[in-house]
Amino acid sequence: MSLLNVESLRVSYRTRRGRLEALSNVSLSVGEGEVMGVVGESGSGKSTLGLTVIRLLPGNAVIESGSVRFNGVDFLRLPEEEVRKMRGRVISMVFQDPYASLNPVMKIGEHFAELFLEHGAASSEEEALREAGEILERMGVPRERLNDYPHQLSGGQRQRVAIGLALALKPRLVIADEITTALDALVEAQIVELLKEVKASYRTSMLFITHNMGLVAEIADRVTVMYAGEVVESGRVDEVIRDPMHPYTKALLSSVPRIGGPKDVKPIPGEPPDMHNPPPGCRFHPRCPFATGNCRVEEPVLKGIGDRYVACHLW
Ligand SMILES: Nc1ncnc2c1ncn2[C@@H]1O[C@H](COP(=O)(O)OP(=O)(O)OP(=O)(O)O)[C@@H](O)[C@H]1O
Repeated sequence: MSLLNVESLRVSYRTRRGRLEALSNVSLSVGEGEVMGVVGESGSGKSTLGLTVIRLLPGNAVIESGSVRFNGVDFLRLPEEEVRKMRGRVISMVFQDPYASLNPVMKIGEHFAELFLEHGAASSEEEALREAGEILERMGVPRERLNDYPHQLSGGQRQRVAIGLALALKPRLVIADEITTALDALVEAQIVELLKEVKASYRTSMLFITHNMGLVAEIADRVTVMYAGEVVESGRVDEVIRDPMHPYTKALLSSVPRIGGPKDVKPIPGEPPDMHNPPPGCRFHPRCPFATGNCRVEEPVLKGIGDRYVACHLW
C-alpha cells in the first residue's frame, strides 16, 4: 500500500465571482521513499493539492468530496488537534517563499529549538541546537548561522534552512511547492543537488510541485501532470518524458529547455482557462492541435495503459 493515497478529490473555493472548482476528481498515490512530481502551469491546482494534503487550505476552500489517506488513515477526517501534532513530525511542507516557514524576528536556532521542544524531540535547548547545527551543515549552511536572523541569510540559504526545518523531525512525507522558483538558476541548481542528496539519505517521500518539467526529470520517480484542476497524465518520469501520451504533456515538455534536449523552446500557445468557467469536453481542447469534435463535448476519463494513465480521447 502507498504512503499517500489521494482519491477522487474535489476542492473548490468560494469567491466573489462564485464557486471555483480548483481540483476536479484528482487521484494520485505516493509510495514509501518515492518522489512524485506534480507538474502543470499556473492555476492548474498544484498548490491546492499540496495544501489539501497537509490540511492548510484557506478558509474559503471547501473539500467537496474524495479522500486523502495517509498511511491508511483517513487524513481529512482526523481532528485538527491530531493533524497539528503530525505537521512537522510526520508530514511537512516547504513553500516558494521561505518566509512562510521562518519568523523574521526569530533567530535560525530558535526555529529549530521551538520545533524540537514542541514535539518532544529534544530535552533541552542545548540538545536541540546541537542537533540543529548538524542539520544545517547537512543542508550546506554553516552552523554559525544558527545565531542569525533570517534576513541576514541569502535567499538560497533561507530556502536551505526551510528545507532543513521541514526535514528536522524526519517526516515520512514532505510537500515541496515551487521551492526553487524564486531562486536564480545557479542557486536553483544547488538546491536541486541538495534535494537529490536528501532523497538518497533521508528516504522521505516527497510531493514535488513545480511548473518545470526539467526539474521533475531531475528529481522525481513518477509524475502527475495536471491541467485546469484535473490529472491528464501520470506515470514513471522516464517513460512520460520519452513517450508523452497527452498533447498537454507534449507541449509542457517542448516548453522547457532540457540538458541534451532541443534548444528551441516552444511556449504553449494560448492561456489556461478561466477556472470559474472551464471549457466543456476536454479542458485542453481549445489549445490542443489534435482536438476533434468529440473533444469539444465529451470529457475524457483517466484510463490506465499498463502503469501509465492518460485522459485523452486520442487513446
Ligand atoms: N484562496 C483562493 N481563493 C480563491 N481562488 C483561489 C485561491 N487559491 C487558489 N485559487 C484558484 O484556484 C485555482 C488553482 O490555484 P492553485 O494555486 O492551486 O494552482 P497552482 O497550479 O498551484 O498555480 P500557481 O503555481 O500559480 O500557484 C486557480 O484558478 C486559482 O486562481
